[in-house]
Amino acid sequence: MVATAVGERLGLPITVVTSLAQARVELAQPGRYFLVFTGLVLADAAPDDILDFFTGCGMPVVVVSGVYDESVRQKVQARQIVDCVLKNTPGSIDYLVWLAQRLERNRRIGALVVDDSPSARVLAAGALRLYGFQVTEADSGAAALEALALHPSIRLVITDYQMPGMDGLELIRRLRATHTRDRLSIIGISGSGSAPLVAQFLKHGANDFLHKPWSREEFFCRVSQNVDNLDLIGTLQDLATRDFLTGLPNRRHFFDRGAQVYQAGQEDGVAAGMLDIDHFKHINDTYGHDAGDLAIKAVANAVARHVRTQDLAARFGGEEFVVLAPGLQGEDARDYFECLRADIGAMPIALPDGRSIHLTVSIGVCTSAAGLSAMLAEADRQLYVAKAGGRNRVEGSSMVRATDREALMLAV
Ligand SMILES: Nc1nc2c(ncn2[C@@H]2O[C@H](COP(=O)(O)OP(=O)(O)OP(=O)(O)O)[C@@H](O)[C@H]2O)c(=O)[nH]1
Repeated sequence: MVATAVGERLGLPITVVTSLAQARVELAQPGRYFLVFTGLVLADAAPDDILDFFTGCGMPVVVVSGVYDESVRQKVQARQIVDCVLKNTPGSIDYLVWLAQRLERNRRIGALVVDDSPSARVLAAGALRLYGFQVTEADSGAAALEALALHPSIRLVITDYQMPGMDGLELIRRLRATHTRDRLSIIGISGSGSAPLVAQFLKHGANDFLHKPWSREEFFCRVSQNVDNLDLIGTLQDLATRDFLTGLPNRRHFFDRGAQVYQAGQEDGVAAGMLDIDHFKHINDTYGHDAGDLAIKAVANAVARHVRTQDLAARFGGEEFVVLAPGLQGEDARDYFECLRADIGAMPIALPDGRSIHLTVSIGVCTSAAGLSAMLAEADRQLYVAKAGGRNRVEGSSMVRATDREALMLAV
């Protein structure tokens, strides 16, 4: 049941073994597994041997047991085990699915532990490693700020209060100046735990607080809840800013970010391209709406592959896309969009029934206008010219190289 639920709901490949001997064979393949769920009853090993073997494999271990009495509790507490889940209790399968997902995602999350006490730091860092995080340690506020600048994957900070040089509150205040709550979760930690200190932590921008000494269970719950919230915010942001069909930024996101990209390109020029699939209604009418959706996705993928990191691309609506490319003007802009047009025209789009279709796009380009709206309006007008001129072409205004313009002026 566990294998089916985790496999189906998370799409993770799972291997089921029924003896420690089989587990040994499987785990001999380095890097193949990231998580172990184990029972305590196997034909060829006693519970202690099972736990000792798996906890020595360097990956998170979750015990799924039919019994959770005092003797089991002591065995689990004495070892580096993420959790012990009672089988056959309501919600245990859902909890295991959540746990597997959380531990899988943790592998891509950086966590930073800030504490001047080496023993406290090692304890918290060890617990975070047990839950699969990529852990960085810092022994002062200054070292923490450096670590954050160096490792953009850090999304969780656990900080002590009393530290020489910069205390935990000051560190949080500085962190919040650059890292908002939707990007970074901060948990304060202190032995004092007085009500005013907890409030101070929260007011300075901490998301949560842990009293020292903490229990591993509470530590894991609070850490998980905080990273779950970050994931949730990320999902909501994606829903609000990404186009559902193609995963490209949507029109709203384009206008949110577009002004910034336009400004960034003011010195070296900026090109706006409006791209529209040719005779798209015909594709829908001939092959069906689902094939039309596949075609839109294929064009979106081609656009995503073509753009550079500094560019901004979006699905503008229906079968229309927009690309804002800073630093491009004249012939460079023409080459850039011409190459995109040619790529799309040469790209076969495989349909589920085995057929393959080709399509073309028309692109209108503007490389000079006062303001983003004016650029888009001109690119749109050029798109109309491209359609009227026979489609499958790039039309643009101001797409002459700066050097060519100079030559022209000299001749005049
Ligand atoms: N499958 C699918 N079709 C869509 C989607 N959005 C818009 N359309 C269809 O896209 C078609 C757009 O057709 P038109 O604007 O008439 O233009 P066209 O056929 O592409 O022809 P030209 O632009 O003149 O080359 C319409 O039939 C819309 O219903 C979508 O998300 N999926």
